[in-house]
Amino acid sequence: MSPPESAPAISAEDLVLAFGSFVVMEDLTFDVESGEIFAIMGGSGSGKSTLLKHLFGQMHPSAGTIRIGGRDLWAMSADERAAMLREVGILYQADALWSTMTLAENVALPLEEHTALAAPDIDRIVSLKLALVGLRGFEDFRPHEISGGMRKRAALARAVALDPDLLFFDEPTSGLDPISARRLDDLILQLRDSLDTTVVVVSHDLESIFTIADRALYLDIDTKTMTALGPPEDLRSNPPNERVYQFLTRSLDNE
Ligand SMILES: Nc1ncnc2c1ncn2[C@@H]1O[C@H](COP(=O)(O)OP(=O)(O)OP(=O)(O)O)[C@@H](O)[C@H]1O
Repeated sequence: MSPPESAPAISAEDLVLAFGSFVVMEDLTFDVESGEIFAIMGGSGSGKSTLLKHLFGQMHPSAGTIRIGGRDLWAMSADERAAMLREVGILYQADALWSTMTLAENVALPLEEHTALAAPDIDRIVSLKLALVGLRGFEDFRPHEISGGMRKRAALARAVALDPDLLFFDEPTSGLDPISARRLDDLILQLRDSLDTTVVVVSHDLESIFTIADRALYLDIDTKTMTALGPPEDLRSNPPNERVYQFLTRSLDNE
């Protein structure tokens, strides 16, 4: 963990997320601390992916402020913002690997695009990153030649190619069998520890949330705002409202 005087990794203040006049969420205020794994939870359509896109600068909030490392994302120049966002790793729900390229070529892409490293150095980093996610020896395979779990791990190797300080995951375990999902969770924990990365993850996989998240935020689709924030175990043992209780215990309401 960073010293307490340092700025949070991400700071969101009075955020309003909207598509035109359609408000998805409002009054969102929270910090993501450096080095933590922070989960965004909520029912389908509550705005989890939309919030994530705001946190990595792909969408502009309708109101409010997002700071990364203390710097206001939308008060800086477009060039500064682009440079800052190059430091961020993103793993989408679909792994988004290029199907015509080998795993090594996929992982090399961000290094070729954003660094001036020579080819042998890139090859060395690619091998290291693939080994980090348990894919040593699969450098020359193409995405369709490996399993879904392995594709996710290859996409993760690409997301960490530039050693990002911040990693964003949208439903990383979706579509995976329980064992592959658990393996990916362990890998996320291991990467956070070895790379000292801050991780923000959107998930409705409760097992995964309880395994990896230090803290979780709950987006309530009915009130259009966050109604819970804290360690998942605390929220389950002491739920702040009925909806959060139902979500975390997978129980049905009696209405
Ligand atoms: N490009 C868009 N234009 C207009 N509305 C959108 C757009 N993208 C999402 N929405 C709407 O915003 C709301 C939040 O969507 P979002 O995908 O963020 O929810 P989610 O919590 O991630 O859902 P899920 O768990 O089903 O993936 C939904 O009502 C959705 O229909």
